[in-house]
Amino acid sequence: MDAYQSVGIRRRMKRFFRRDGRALIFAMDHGFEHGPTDFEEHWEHVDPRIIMRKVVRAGIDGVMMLPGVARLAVDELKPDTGLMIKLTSKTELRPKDDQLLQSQLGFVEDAVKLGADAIAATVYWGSPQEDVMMRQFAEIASYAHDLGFPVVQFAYPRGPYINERYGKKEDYRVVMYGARAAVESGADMIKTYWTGSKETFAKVVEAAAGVPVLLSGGAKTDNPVDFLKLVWEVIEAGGAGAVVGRNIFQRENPEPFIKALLKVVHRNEDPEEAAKAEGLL
Ligand SMILES: O=C(COP(=O)(O)O)[C@@H](O)[C@H](O)[C@H](O)COP(=O)(O)O
Repeated sequence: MDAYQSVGIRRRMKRFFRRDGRALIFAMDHGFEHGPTDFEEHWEHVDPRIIMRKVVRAGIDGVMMLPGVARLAVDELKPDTGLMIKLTSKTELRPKDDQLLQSQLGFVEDAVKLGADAIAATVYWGSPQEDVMMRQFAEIASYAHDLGFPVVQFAYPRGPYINERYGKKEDYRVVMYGARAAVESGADMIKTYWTGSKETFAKVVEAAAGVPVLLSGGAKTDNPVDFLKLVWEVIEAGGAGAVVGRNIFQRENPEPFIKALLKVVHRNEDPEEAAKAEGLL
């Protein structure tokens, strides 16, 4: 017989992943992590209730937020929208070198009180502060698992040594290393960078050995089809979907874009066809 916690973890994973094992998740931690200027292109989206209403209406599978934003916006979610609460972050107000550390800003209990379905924390692998984030992740994961909650690791290689050794943090060898480190440290889902090609991202997926790998969206592309193409490659590479922020909330009308993304993620639809069907082309 399974332990109660294992059942809880399996059930909660299903709140994000459909039967195809894929998910499209909306990210909104930018007001803290990048600052409110990220919302300037479409300022009404600085209010999490407004953008959350739109993404839920478009059919998003899950959302990711810090605890305080969740408190403002969870009433906009459907009962079956997966809620991922992230417990670590950093501001861009810190001195540059100190931005290589994500600090804990909330506790597993807070996520439980908010009705979370998964708990997330970042590790900047290779950072001079790696040890602090490893311990932070271990504490969060151990307690969350005890309570039956899946844990998501934002596994981001980052820091001067990464640049020196690999040239850039998106080199597939180091992204793959971060994903593997996430698996070995007990993550149930991984969110990481795009490596630049389907072939290299497939290596990251393989290194994760069955733990779902989600793309971390990145900066908004001017042409929406370019981002749809990128996500299509992630899916073709065996990725489990994407966690997307700016490509959604920096668009004036995010709903058709989300619908097109859902077609790519869940139906492997051709990006241009999906864009046409949603009136984006
Ligand atoms: O990981 C994050 C930021 O990463 P960053 O330090 O900007 O590389 C999260 O704050 C975002 O939620 C995540 O990047 C997804 O949002 P977008 O990148 O799609 O905007």
